[in-house]
Amino acid sequence: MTTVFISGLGLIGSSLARIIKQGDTDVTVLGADPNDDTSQFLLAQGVIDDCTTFAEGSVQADVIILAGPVSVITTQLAELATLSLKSSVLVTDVGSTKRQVMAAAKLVQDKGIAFMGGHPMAGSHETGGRAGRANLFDGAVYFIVNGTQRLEQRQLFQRLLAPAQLRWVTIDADEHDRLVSQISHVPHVLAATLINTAADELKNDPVGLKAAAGGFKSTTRIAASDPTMWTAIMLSNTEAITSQLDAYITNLTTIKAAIAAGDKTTIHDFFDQAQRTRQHLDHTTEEG
Ligand SMILES: NC(=O)C1=CN([C@@H]2O[C@H](COP(=O)(O)OP(=O)(O)OC[C@H]3O[C@@H](n4cnc5c(N)ncnc54)[C@H](O)[C@@H]3O)[C@@H](O)[C@H]2O)C=CC1
Ligand SMILES: O=C(O)C(=O)Cc1ccc(O)cc1
Repeated sequence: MTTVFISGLGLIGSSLARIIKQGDTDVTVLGADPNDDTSQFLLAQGVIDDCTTFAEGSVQADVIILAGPVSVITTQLAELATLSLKSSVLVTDVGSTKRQVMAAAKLVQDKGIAFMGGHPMAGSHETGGRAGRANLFDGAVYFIVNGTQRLEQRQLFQRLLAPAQLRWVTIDADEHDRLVSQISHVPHVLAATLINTAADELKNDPVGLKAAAGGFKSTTRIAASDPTMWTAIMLSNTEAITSQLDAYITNLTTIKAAIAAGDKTTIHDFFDQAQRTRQHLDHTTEEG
């Protein structure tokens, strides 16, 4: 019998619980979340076997999954270091950034507790435990940042999530944060900027944003995400995000100058390069 404790029963924590419950029936899933409505809903649905407190769930667990915002994960790692956990426990997290989390994990690792960083590369703009789904991560990349976990602990974790058929990718924390900044964090800033700028510019227009077609909606879908979660991400990956935003400012300045100058070749090349790269992305996604 394996006991898994999930702290944070939102979109990601509750989806992991649903996946684990789909697999091995010999697993007890305990959950804790300050939102009692979510916890009771998941209990009634059989997604978790019991609601508990952070300390109680942690001391009973063979696997602890920290699934709150990144700022909560780092605080909880400090708290775990003060508890009497099972000596064989694996502590892992799902946070969108890894450098700060791995640094905070040193506190538990120094106590001889195994920690392994994690990050599923799938999700949604939706939030909360009711929005979770067992198929949310199907076939997605799941980043692992090696900590002090033993091979059998990593294998146990991977077995628990086997129903999702994840693509496990081991990566260094610095490389992870630079990469996800480029493909997730900076795009998030841009999507929010698109919405905020367009809404501001159109505030006196009687039709305004309501006239937007699918392109605007699909480009900005993620701007509907939870601001608390994204604030924690921005504050924990500041260096990569700010330096990569500089490249966007440079590129926008270049294309702005080309449009202003009527430079047809530069404008065409700009869109041609984007079209070829984007078409290739769809192609590799379909194969992958
Ligand atoms: N939303 C997404 O698509 C993805 C999010 N992530 C990461 O997963 C983590 C969770 O994100 P979501 O599930 O989307 O957010 P969410 O907002 O749906 O869920 C977060 C949950 O944490 C709970 N929480 C807050 N403080 C807590 C505390 N002190 N103790 C226990 N629970 C607490 C909240 O009540 C909420 O239920 C974040 O670190 C995020 O960066 C990773 C991959 C994808
Ligand atoms: O909604 C989407 O398409 C996402 O890209 C969700 C997402 C949000 C945060 C992550 O760290 C990973 C994935």
